[in-house]
Amino acid sequence: MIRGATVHARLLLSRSYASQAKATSRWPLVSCKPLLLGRGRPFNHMDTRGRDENKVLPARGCHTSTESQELAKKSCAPCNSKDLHPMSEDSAKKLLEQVNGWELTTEGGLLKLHKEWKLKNFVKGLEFFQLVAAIAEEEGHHPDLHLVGWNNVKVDVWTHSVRGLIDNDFILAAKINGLNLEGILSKRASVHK
Ligand SMILES: C[C@H](O)[C@H](O)[C@H]1CNC2=NC(N)=NC(=O)C2=N1
Repeated sequence: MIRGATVHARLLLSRSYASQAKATSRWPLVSCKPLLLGRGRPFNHMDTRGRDENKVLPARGCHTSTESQELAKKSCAPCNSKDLHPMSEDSAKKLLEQVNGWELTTEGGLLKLHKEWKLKNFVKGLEFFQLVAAIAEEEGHHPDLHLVGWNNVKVDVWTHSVRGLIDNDFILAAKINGLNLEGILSKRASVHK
């Protein structure tokens, strides 16, 4: 009997994630207020002390929520086409302003989008992964997910087939930004200075 209940619970859980993934198309306004991430520094803080020199922060402020909403409404195109090439760093920096809280990183000359969240606990981290997975499966475009120090989530988004960034990556980042993380984020992470 328990087994049946477990399966049933899993089914409900997956349905709720899928419905939330669909819900991201009804986009909550993206706030441009500085969001504290992890160590309590606002994400768009221009303080570069101690920052990894491979990380590019978005310019101060960000695009209006309209551009972010438009980006999140788009769908990812299949990325296995031969004539797809990674975008330049300048193009990436322009699009970066439409994805609140994400930053550009380079690893071995390979451009990626990177964002971190501090969550309530380990299980909320797995819930977050489920929410992101629903979007990724819907879009056929997948992020690299890291859950470290039990409640710190780091997400890297890049296109493996072209070894760099294309529009898909910014669409995925905008959709992830649209997730309702109410009850998942650590209290400290959501405190505004
Ligand atoms: C055929 C299908 O488009 C590919 O396997 C997809 C799957 N998801 C993907 N996700 C990412 N981030 N990069 C890829 O190159 C990629 N390829």
